Amino acid sequence: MSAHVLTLNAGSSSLKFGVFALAEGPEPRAAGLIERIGGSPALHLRDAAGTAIAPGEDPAGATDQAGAVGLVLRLVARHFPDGEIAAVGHRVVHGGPDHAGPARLSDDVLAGLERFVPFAPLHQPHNLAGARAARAAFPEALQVACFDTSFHRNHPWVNDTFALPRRFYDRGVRRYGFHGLSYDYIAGELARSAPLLHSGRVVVAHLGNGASMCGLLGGRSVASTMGFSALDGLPMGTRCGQLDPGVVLYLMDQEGMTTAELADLLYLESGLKGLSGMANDMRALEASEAPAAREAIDYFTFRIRRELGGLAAALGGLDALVFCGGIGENSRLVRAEVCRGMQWLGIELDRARNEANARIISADLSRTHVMVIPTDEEIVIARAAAAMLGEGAA
Ligand SMILES: Nc1ncnc2c1ncn2[C@@H]1O[C@H](COP(=O)(O)OP(=O)(O)O)[C@@H](O)[C@H]1O
Ligand SMILES: CC(=O)OP(=O)(O)O
Ligand SMILES: [Mg+2]
Repeated sequence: MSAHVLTLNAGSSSLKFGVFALAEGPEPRAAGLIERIGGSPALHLRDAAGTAIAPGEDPAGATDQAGAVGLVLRLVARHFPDGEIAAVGHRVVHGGPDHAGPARLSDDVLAGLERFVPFAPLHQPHNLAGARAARAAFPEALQVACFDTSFHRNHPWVNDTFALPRRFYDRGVRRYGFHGLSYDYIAGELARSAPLLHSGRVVVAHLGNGASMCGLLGGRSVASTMGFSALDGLPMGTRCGQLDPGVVLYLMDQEGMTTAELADLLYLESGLKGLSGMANDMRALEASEAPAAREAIDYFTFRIRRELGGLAAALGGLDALVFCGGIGENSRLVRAEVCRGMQWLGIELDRARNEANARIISADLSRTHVMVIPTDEEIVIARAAAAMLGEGAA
């Protein structure tokens, strides 16, 4: 039996998972994705060389995150019968004000994280349910939580607070920021492959079904478009993004909407889906001829351009813009639209490089580098779990 780490990463529309061998530590053995959970789920499983593995499981049962976690646990048992799962690393979206790094998922820690379910209803319940299911399936394994919020914990105060009376900050009403595992990975990739850029002013646009942007100075997060919950900032697949709080008051007062109805509206019925009236999936919007689909993309890219200007101001300029996430890594249209008219920020896109999904998509003479870096939240989780196993063994 060789020791392995299993990683579970529940997003709002997907469950990503990875199996890593610990011996050369950690080395990917397999990567999987169940996507379109809640719609028509699809399962992809690849070995370390990127070759598709026939999973031999019908993903139709993965209609929700619980079904998807069950499917992953069956796949791991089938494809890695010789692999001992020594640790399971979980992406947990909300760590609140206290978790500035990964944590061992004890009963106490799990109970504490339940408090943040209302702050991240699309993710936190699934993250914690995944943790419970993995504990039952692998009772001997170390369970480790890796938080989206940890990477942002050192924001300067002006980017950490809202202009509410101070007592609310003390009660945890803060701008936390999310997608921190992804930003951590990108910062590490920049440090490895482009140290000069890493030491400078970088905006990372993580554009997936959930979407946010992060300003990095010397590889550390100083500002993010997401705040208290994963609702703020950019419009997303089904989430509204930045919204005047007066709209919420109006909907409660004048339209009599309840909290549950509002949560449904803002988390599940808005964003690209609400604007287009058809879909939250960028591929479907790009393929559509409907004017509303195009308008939804226009709103999405316009808000990214606005936030890019704002984050560049927070950083005092811009040396690089990095795209990642399902949309950022794949949508040539979105990247081209985001960079359109951004010459004032030193951005000159190279059309052919953008079409080719190249790693550097800016023109040679562009003052600001524009890059596409496929993100890898799983390896960040696997490394944290491996490090914690190592500490336990020491
Ligand atoms: N080839 C593609 N072109 C455009 N958009 C794509 C492409 N592949 C994936 N996407 C989009 O990426 C989004 C999902 O991103 P992902 O980061 O996997 O989501 P999650 O937030 O659930 O982790 C969807 O909107 C999907 O349409
Ligand atoms: C925080 C968040 O929005 O995550 P995801 O993009 O995986 O839905
Ligand atoms: Mg994601």
